[in-house]
Order: sequence, then C-alpha cells, then structure tokens
Amino acid sequence: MAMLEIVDFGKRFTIHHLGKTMNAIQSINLSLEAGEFIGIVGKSGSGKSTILKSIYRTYLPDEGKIMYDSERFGEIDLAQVSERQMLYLRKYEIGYVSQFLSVMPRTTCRQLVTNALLEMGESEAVAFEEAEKALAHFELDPKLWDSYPNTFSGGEKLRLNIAMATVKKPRLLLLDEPTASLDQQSKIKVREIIEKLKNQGTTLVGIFHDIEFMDGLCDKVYDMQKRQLTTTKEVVSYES
Ligand SMILES: Nc1ncnc2c1ncn2[C@@H]1O[C@H](COP(=O)(O)OP(=O)(O)OP(=O)(O)O)[C@@H](O)[C@H]1O
Repeated sequence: MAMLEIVDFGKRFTIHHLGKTMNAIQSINLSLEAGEFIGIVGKSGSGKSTILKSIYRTYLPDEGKIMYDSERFGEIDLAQVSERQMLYLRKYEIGYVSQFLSVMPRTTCRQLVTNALLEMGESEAVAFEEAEKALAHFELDPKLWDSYPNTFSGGEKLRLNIAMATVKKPRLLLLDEPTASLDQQSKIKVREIIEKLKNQGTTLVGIFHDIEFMDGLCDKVYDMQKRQLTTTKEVVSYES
C-alpha cells in the first residue's frame, strides 16, 4: 500500500459559544508513496493545517480514513488508532513541525534535542553528539544551547523545533510552515535537512507559503481549491 492514504477525509468544528458546527474541510483524497514529498497549497483558512493536525491526531477526524503504513503496527487508520498507539507513533515514526514551540518547561535547548533521541532508544553518547550536530547545523548559537527556549526569538524557536523533529529521522514528517519566520540562510539549512531526510527515505507532507521554496523539493503539490495533485510549476503560474 501507499505510505499514507487519505480517503474522503472531513473535519467539523463545534463553536460552543455560538452553538454552531462548521465544516472546516470535506472530501480530501490524497495518497503518498514511501519517500515522496507532497506540498499542500491553498488560500488561508482552506484547511491545510487541519489536514496535518488530523494526520498527527491533534484533531480527531470526523469523516473518512487516514491509512498509514506503520513499521510497528502495519496498515492502520490514524482516525481509529488508540491514544497509546498514537503516542508510540509520535515517539518513533511520525514527526510534526509547526511554527509554534511547545516543549517541557525548564528544559534546556540541548536537553530537548538530546531527549528526542534518548526516547527513541539511542545511547547517551550518540544522543549527545547528534544533538550538538543538529543544533550546529541549524546555526543556533552555542551560547543558547544550555538556556531555556522560552526567551528565544521566533526564528530560534522554529529552528529548535525543526532540529528536535528531524534529528529523529522520522518515517513520516509533517511540516506546517517550517520556514515561516526564517531568513534565507536558515531556509537553506531547512531545505538541506529535508533533502537529506528524503534521500534517507522519509515521506513528507508540507505546507509552505513560499512556493519557490518547494520547487524542485516537492514531488507533487496538492491544491486545496482544485482538490487534486499538480506540480509546483503549475501552482507558480496559477498564483502569479
Ligand atoms: N480548533 C479549531 N476550532 C474551530 N475552528 C477551527 C479550528 N481549527 C481550524 N478551524 C477552522 O477551520 C478552517 C481551516 O483552518 P486551517 O488552520 O486548517 O486553515 P489553513 O489553510 O491552514 O490556513 P492558514 O493558511 O491561514 O494557516 C478555518 O476556517 C479555521 O477557522
């Protein structure tokens, strides 16, 4: 089977204070083979993040299936798996990067990246070394390594977020605008890591506002308006 197959997916939200239920998205069908990178494009509010959050099960899907080919559990529907299975998948198989850093308080930047590796079963020596390599790659100033990230700038938080997710070399990586507040140099660093992971077989789904960043990186682009797969070239000409 495909690594990920989204079938007739839909999500509603209940706005309690208005006593209303609203359809966020409906009728999403999307399939990715192992090692593929699909970018999602569409206007603001079209439901791009909702798709990623539903794959990661931050949101529970209301309609359809999200079939994932797990190394540990085989073919499973992420809309149906238990919380326990989902915790396992988040730890070992599925990574998620958003613009927002949400981490354990009073944990240093270095500890956060090291812990990501330790919880996957790496030895302390390897975890420590790989964590330093990742922090250096994303050009986080060594002076920050032993500080708490609550005082980091937006771009520093984002680079730490990406380091924590990518150091684990997940099978499936979900990227929700991982380059949003980054300068060109940092964007290139993110691109290098994505290329490296892709070469190592990671399957990726990403949202980027910067379509040029996706060109040559994504294998296909899912267009929320057309509800179909297309190429970055077509999207660039369609947007301009
Ligand atoms: N937790 C939530 N509660 C209520 N409504 C929500 C929630 N999350 C998303 N929505 C709504 O679902 C719709 C899709 O939101 P989503 O964040 O997925 O869009 P998006 O395409 O990622 O937008 P953007 O490009 O602006 O980030 C929006 O109308 C949004 O208001």
